[in-house]
Amino acid sequence: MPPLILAVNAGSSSLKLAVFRSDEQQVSLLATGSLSSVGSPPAKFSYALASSPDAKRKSDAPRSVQTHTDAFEYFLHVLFDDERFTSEGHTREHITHICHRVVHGGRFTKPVVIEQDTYDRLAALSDLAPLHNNRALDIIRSCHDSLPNALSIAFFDSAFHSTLEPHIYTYSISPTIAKEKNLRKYGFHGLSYAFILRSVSSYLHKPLSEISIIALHLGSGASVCAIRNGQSVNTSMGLTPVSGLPGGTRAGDVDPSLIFHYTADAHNVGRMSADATRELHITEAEKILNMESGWKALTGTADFHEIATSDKLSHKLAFDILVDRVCQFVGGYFVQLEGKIDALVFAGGLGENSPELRKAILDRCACLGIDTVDPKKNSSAEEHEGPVYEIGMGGTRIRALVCETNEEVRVLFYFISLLTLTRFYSWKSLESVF
Ligand SMILES: Nc1ncnc2c1ncn2[C@@H]1O[C@H](COP(=O)(O)OP(=O)(O)O)[C@@H](O)[C@H]1O
Ligand SMILES: CC(=O)OP(=O)(O)O
Ligand SMILES: [Mg+2]
Repeated sequence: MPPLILAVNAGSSSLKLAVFRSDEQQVSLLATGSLSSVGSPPAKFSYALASSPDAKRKSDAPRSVQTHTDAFEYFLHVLFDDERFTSEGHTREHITHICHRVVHGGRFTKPVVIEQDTYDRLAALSDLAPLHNNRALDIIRSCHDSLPNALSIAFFDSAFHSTLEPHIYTYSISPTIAKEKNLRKYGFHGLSYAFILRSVSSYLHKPLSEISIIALHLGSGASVCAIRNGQSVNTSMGLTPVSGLPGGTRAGDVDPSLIFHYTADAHNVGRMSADATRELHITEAEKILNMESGWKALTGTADFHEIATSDKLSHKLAFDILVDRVCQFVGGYFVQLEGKIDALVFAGGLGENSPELRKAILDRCACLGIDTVDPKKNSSAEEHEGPVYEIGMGGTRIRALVCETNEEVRVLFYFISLLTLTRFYSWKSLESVF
């Protein structure tokens, strides 16, 4: 029986999973699963077998699924309880490799196999991605306990931005303290940007090393990336994923002093939050900026579809704030890239699903010579092969594109190339699993 490879993407509020089978000459997708609203039960569960994509199952997960680790165990339970899957002879023991998206890699710029020392080094970084790293590490620990034969490998979001230059990643603070505490811009969503880059390169029939784009990963965590000739040259997230654009529950950029004025008792912001546990080290200030802000704080809902389509003043304000902040980054990065870009690319839950948001951003960016929106293409994507499609009128050099990003597939592709098996597994064979 061929081995199974699992790709695990622990986002701030979601867990996305993909199961692949590695045959001799190619890799094939067997199943996908996703749980959203993890942490506010019931999590929304969606699950499909590649052999019957039309029979996609959507349901509420049991209320006992409260954490990312619960969500991971629940997915495995559903998968190995599914006769359509097990009747092909698959068992848990066939899982040989588990590829984990880990948001903050600190100084790691290449994937690492998880052993005790790498685990400890990643655990030490957890405070720098308070909504992410510990959740991924908890899942890694659970894999170690319940799938002891499988090797866990960490792939880092931050690694894609290892090409940033010093004047981009350095904060204007004491260099001694910055060095001692590794205080610098890292940037995240790198696995998504690597997927977007590769997909746009294939769509435009242009070598990856000649692709220059501004990419927008707009999900419940949202960021912008300037890519010049296939390399990240700037990105909006920083030391942690809270900076840059606002997110579902994240503040994005604020005056750094704001936090001291936010609470009546300024001394309290630095103490540990009541939610802090052995796993989740989070101060009151981080909790406010990461979990009690963003468009949910402005409107009462994290559902951006509701925000984008409502007439309520609070919803309109949250929408306009996001458009404004995105356009500020697009303008800045356009100058940094000297206007030499192939496309503005939308991705992530909002970027892929909100025509209202895409139109508002493209309307504002028309002055840069970026393609204007084609209302028909923007509101209902035409049948398209592969993950990229056009939403512009086609009147200018700089295209307006959407990319259905997939961090799980990116991680898998990276894994295969790591094993230097690329000569066996062509990129073509992966395109079938998009
Ligand atoms: N049709 C839609 N219109 C606008 N926003 C949407 C739509 N569908 C999903 N979203 C938003 O996408 C976000 C989730 O995006 P996703 O990239 O999956 O997030 P993450 O990986 O950060 O958890 C949610 O905030 C949700 O409201
Ligand atoms: C880095 C980050 O914010 O990730 P996500 O959007 O998946 O929460
Ligand atoms: Mg995500």
